[in-house]
Amino acid sequence: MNNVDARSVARFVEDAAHAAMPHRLYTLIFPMVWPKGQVLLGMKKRGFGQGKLNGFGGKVEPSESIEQGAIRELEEESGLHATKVNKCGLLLFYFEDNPVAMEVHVFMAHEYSGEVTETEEMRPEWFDIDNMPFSQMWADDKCWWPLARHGRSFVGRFWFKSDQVTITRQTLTPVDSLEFSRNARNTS
Ligand SMILES: CNc1ncnc2c1ncn2[C@@H]1O[C@H](COP(=O)(O)OP(=O)(O)OP(=O)(O)O)[C@@H](O)[C@H]1O
Repeated sequence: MNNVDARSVARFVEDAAHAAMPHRLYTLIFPMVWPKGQVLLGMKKRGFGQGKLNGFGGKVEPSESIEQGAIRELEEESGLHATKVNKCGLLLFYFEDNPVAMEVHVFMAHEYSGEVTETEEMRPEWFDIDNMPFSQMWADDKCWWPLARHGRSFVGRFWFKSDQVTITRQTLTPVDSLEFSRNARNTS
């Protein structure tokens, strides 16, 4: 499957297997600097993913759209207010000991205001987009980052062991567009 259309993307996320499983909406957003080729990551200081470098993000609140959730989390965790964002990915994560799947919507922030600030949750640091610290990131990141870095959109699924490191199965597909209708909802 390659270059699938928006309707296929909608089917991907709403397919029977995924719909049958409780899942929770999350965001993941990466502030970028062009043409310098830098991305802001944050060292997670507490909670899920503690000790890992990652983009910014978290759970989508029932009262907000997914994009609003991404912008809010970026501001809360880094001090930056995004004024232009692009959705670039949709990732589904399954953990063997967790009955609730994670549905993560990935964004790039190309324009933003404010000052980068360390927060209680994240210690931000700029990295070169071609020299990413993958050994300190989630194991799936090195699979899809090359697509995101080149401005490609993608959908993927990753099945993790309970060690939160070992990927037992994965799918990753570049897509033309991620524009499809999807309401923010939390099911857990
Ligand atoms: C498994 N492979 C993964 N690869 C890349 N990124 C991953 C990830 N798994 C989770 N993530 C991201 O980690 C953040 C957790 O969010 P998390 O801190 O739990 O949410 P939130 O800030 O709402 O938490 P509080 O309840 O306030 O502590 C959120 O951006 C989510 O997209």
